[in-house]
Amino acid sequence: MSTLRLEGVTVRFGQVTAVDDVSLVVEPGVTGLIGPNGAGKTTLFDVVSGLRRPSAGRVLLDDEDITAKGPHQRSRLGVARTFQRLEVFGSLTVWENVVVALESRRRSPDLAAGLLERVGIAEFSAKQADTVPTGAARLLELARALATDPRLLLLDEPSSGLDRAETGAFGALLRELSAEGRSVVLVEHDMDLVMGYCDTVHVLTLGRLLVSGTPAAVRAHEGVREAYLG
Ligand SMILES: Nc1ncnc2c1ncn2[C@@H]1O[C@H](COP(=O)(O)OP(=O)(O)OP(=O)(O)O)[C@@H](O)[C@H]1O
Repeated sequence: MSTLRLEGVTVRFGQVTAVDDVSLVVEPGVTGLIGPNGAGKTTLFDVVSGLRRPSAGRVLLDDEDITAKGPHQRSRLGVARTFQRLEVFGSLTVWENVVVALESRRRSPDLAAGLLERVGIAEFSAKQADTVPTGAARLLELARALATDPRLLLLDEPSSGLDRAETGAFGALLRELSAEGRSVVLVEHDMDLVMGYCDTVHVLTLGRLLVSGTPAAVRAHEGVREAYLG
């Protein structure tokens, strides 16, 4: 069981405050991070994964202060992430992409087939990664993240490129990962996915945390509607 805690996290880019004094807790389960464009969601992921140091505030994983740790150290502590922009190795096959991720953790390549099966892209195993549909490439990123057996999994717009049936299967997979005790956080614009599968939702607007709660509580919050209408 792993808990992420952000305390007063602020990120400034010159005059712009992209993340403004955000404090929140992520427990095991599926957590949604939503908000209009430019709300600071990706920047917050950068802070959690260690790609960006906050201008102020702390990041704690299971009460350990990891604010000063880099991405590789956090990865070893069980933090994995997928990106909005696809990050797979295009010239390798789908299977090889997962094997590389497994080997980076000294885990057996024999696990690759099961991971591809799990995310639903076994049929593409032998295909070169840059030839598969976008949805499959996103699921490959997820398989690569799962290859590290993460405690905390950060997914940046994972459902883009997935059709309706694939999105349903993806939601079910999120629930499974949560049942294994992992903490899954997704930045996602597909509100059906967020409202249908998350335990908790945090809403950011202009870098600030507007509201946190269950999908029903967040949906009922009048500020959320306002923020979305801009
Ligand atoms: N490297 C940077 N330099 C300067 N400003 C930045 C940088 N990265 C982000 N910003 C600004 O910080 C704010 C938050 O951006 P961020 O990408 O985190 O938002 P987001 O919620 O992920 O948006 P989207 O949904 O469009 O991806 C925006 O105003 C953005 O222009």
